[in-house]
Amino acid sequence: MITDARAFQQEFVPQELYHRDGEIDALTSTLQPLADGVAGGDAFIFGPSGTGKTTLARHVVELLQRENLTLTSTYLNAMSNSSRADAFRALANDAGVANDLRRDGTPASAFADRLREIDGQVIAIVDEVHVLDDYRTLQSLWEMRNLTLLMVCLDEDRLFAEFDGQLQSRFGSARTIRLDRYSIEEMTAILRGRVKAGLQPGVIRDDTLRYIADLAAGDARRGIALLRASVEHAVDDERDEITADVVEAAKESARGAVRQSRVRRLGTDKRLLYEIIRDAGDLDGGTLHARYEDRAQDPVARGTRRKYLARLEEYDLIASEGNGRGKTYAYPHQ
Ligand SMILES: Nc1ncnc2c1ncn2[C@@H]1O[C@H](COP(=O)(O)OP(=O)(O)OP(=O)(O)O)[C@@H](O)[C@H]1O
Repeated sequence: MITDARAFQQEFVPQELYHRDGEIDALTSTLQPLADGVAGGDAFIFGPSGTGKTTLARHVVELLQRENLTLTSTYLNAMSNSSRADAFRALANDAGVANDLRRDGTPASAFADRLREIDGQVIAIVDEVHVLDDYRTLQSLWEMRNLTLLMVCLDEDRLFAEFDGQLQSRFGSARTIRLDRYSIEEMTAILRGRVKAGLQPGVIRDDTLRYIADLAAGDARRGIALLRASVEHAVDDERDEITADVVEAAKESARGAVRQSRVRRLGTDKRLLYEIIRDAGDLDGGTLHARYEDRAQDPVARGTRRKYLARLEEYDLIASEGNGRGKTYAYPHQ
């Protein structure tokens, strides 16, 4: 049944980015100066989960790198590294300019210096930018003359509401690309691409793909996870066709897989908060903070913790009820 299992991994780089031609053109033209060795305009990509923001960013950077040998690219996911020190370290490491620096004990400024000293232009993708502990990290990156920022985020209005006046004016004129959820037709095309790359012909009919596309509700991450779980179910049951009832049976494991892919990205403190809530099932805020302080090696401030908790909730990893001192947290059973 399967000809290439990689086609069902979220990390699989699709040969073609479906239905994003206009966005690819817009972003490429903003960043085009980089291909000629000059700084490009900073840009944002906004849109709900699974609309292809990260894939679009990486795709366009790859196109530019084909045109310019000296363009360095680097990637940061703030869900994994959100403090200023972690962000600089992750960016310098990903650019390949800090391999000789020790993780512990090296100041953030040393990693920042390495980024500044890169010869030629640098394009930095900062993913899930709203999760950064402190937006002054963006300010410092903006001040690096050799670095162009490509920032990825769920919600434009909320991000700008959180920026101070200086950042609002810095980034107010940055190019903004807004992605919408995929329609059923568009999602079916994305899934068809994966099927073509990974399955023998005739294993899944187009109406079943449309059914998956419908269930995915415009989120390609969900659609691909459901396709993959359906393939796994069919293989386990020794079926030679993936039918709607196989898809139906795969729904729950697909949801679990999406959740797991998000949990894998969590940095140390976010993961600790998540695990405390998951293990407890539900608990009040006071107990949560006490357990966190007990277990964290280097606890982050309460305000930062509250920000992390809000982000975990935004991605449906946890749920909460109430406000202030009466707030309780729960692990959502879906
Ligand atoms: N237009 C597309 N064509 C082909 N594959 C796509 C397309 N859009 C998204 N995908 C695939 O869907 C999955 C999710 O995409 P991606 O991670 O880029 O979404 P996102 O908007 O950044 O999501 P999140 O906000 O949840 O991180 C990836 O496996 C990606 O390859």
